[in-house]
Amino acid sequence: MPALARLAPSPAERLADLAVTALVDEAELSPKPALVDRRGQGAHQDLSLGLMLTSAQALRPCFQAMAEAAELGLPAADLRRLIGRLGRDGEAAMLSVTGGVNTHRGAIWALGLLVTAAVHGRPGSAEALCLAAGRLASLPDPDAPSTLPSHGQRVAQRYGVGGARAEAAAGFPAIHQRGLPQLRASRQAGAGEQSARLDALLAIMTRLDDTCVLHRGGPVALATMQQGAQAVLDASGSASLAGRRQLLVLDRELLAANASPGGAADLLAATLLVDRLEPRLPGDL
Ligand SMILES: CC(C)(COP(=O)(O)OP(=O)(O)OC[C@H]1O[C@@H](n2cnc3c(N)ncnc32)[C@H](O)[C@@H]1O)[C@@H](O)C(=O)NCCC(=O)NCCS
Ligand SMILES: Nc1ncnc2c1ncn2[C@@H]1O[C@H](COP(=O)(O)OP(=O)(O)OP(=O)(O)O)[C@@H](O)[C@H]1O
Repeated sequence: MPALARLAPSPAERLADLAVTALVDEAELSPKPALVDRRGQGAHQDLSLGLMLTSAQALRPCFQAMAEAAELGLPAADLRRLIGRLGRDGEAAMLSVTGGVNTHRGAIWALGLLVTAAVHGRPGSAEALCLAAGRLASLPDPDAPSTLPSHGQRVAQRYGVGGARAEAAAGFPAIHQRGLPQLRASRQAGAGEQSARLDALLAIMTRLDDTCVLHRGGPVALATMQQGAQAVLDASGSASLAGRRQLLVLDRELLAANASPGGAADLLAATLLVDRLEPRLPGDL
C-alpha cells in the first residue's frame, strides 16, 4: 500500500473525529443555560469545561470501534449486542479519565447509535439516519447488566416520561424535527454560527422530557426549561437583544432550580454531528 494511502484516515476514524468535534463544539458553546460552558460549570459541582473536553477526546476510540463494528456487516441484532458492549467500555473509559464523574453518558448513547447507523444502515438523509439509529436502539441488548435503576429510569417511571431510551427508540425527533431545522433556519436568517447553535439547543429544550432536569428539579423545573426556551425563540432567538435577555433569565431560573438540561446538550451535540454528516450520506463517510 502506498505510504500516503496508509496515512489517510479510515472512514471509521473520520466518523470518530466528527463525533468528538461535535462534543467539543457543544461543550464550548456559550452562554448555555445552566450547562458547563466557557463561562463556568453552570449548575454542576463536579463538572468543568476542561473535564468535558478531556472526556470528549477519551471517547474517540469508542466511536471508532462502533463505526468499525458497523463495517462488519453483522445482522442488526448482533450489531446491537456488540455496540452495547462498546458503549459500556466507552463509559468505563470516560469514568477513568474523569475520576468517576459522569460527563458524557447520554452523549455516548446518542452519538454512538448515530455513528453506528451512519455506516450500517447506509441512510441517505438526516431523517433516515436518525430513524436507522432508532431501530438499533429499539433492539434488545442481551448483555446489559442488571444494575440499580439509574436517575433517568427512576424519574422516567415516577413522572411517566420516556427519557434517553425512548427518545432514541422514537428515531430522535429532537434532532430531525427540532434541532436540525432550527439550526438551519437560524443560519438562513443570518444568525452567526454560535447563535444558530444556541437556537438549536433551545428548540430541543422546548419539548424534551429531559430526565437530568426532572431528576434535579422535578416537573416545575422541566416546565421552566421548556417555556423559557420557547420565550427566547419567540423573542427572535439568541442573536437578538430581546432573545439574549430572555436567555439570561432562563439561565438564572435554571441555576436557581439547580437544574441543568444535560439531555438537551447531548442532543445538540448529536444535531451538530448529523448536520456535518448529512452531505456525506450515504456512504461517503
Ligand atoms: C440509555 C442510557 C443513556 C441510559 O439511560 P438512563 O436514562 O437509564 O440513564 P441516566 O439517568 O444515567 O441518563 C442518561 C443520560 O441521558 C441524557 N438524557 C436525559 N434525558 C434525555 C432525553 N429525554 N433524551 C435524550 N437524552 C436524554 C442525559 O445526558 C442523561 O444524563 C445509556 O447510558 C445506556 O443504557 N447505555 C448502555 C450501553 C449501550 O447500550 N450502548 C449502546 C451503544 S451506544
Ligand atoms: N455542557 C454540558 N454540561 C452539563 N452536562 C452535559 C453537557 N453536555 C452534555 N451533558 C450531559 O449531562 C449529563 C450529566 O448530567 P448530570 O450531572 O445531571 O447527571 P448525573 O451524574 O446522572 O446526575 P447528578 O450530577 O445530578 O447526580 C451527562 O450524561 C452528559 O452527557
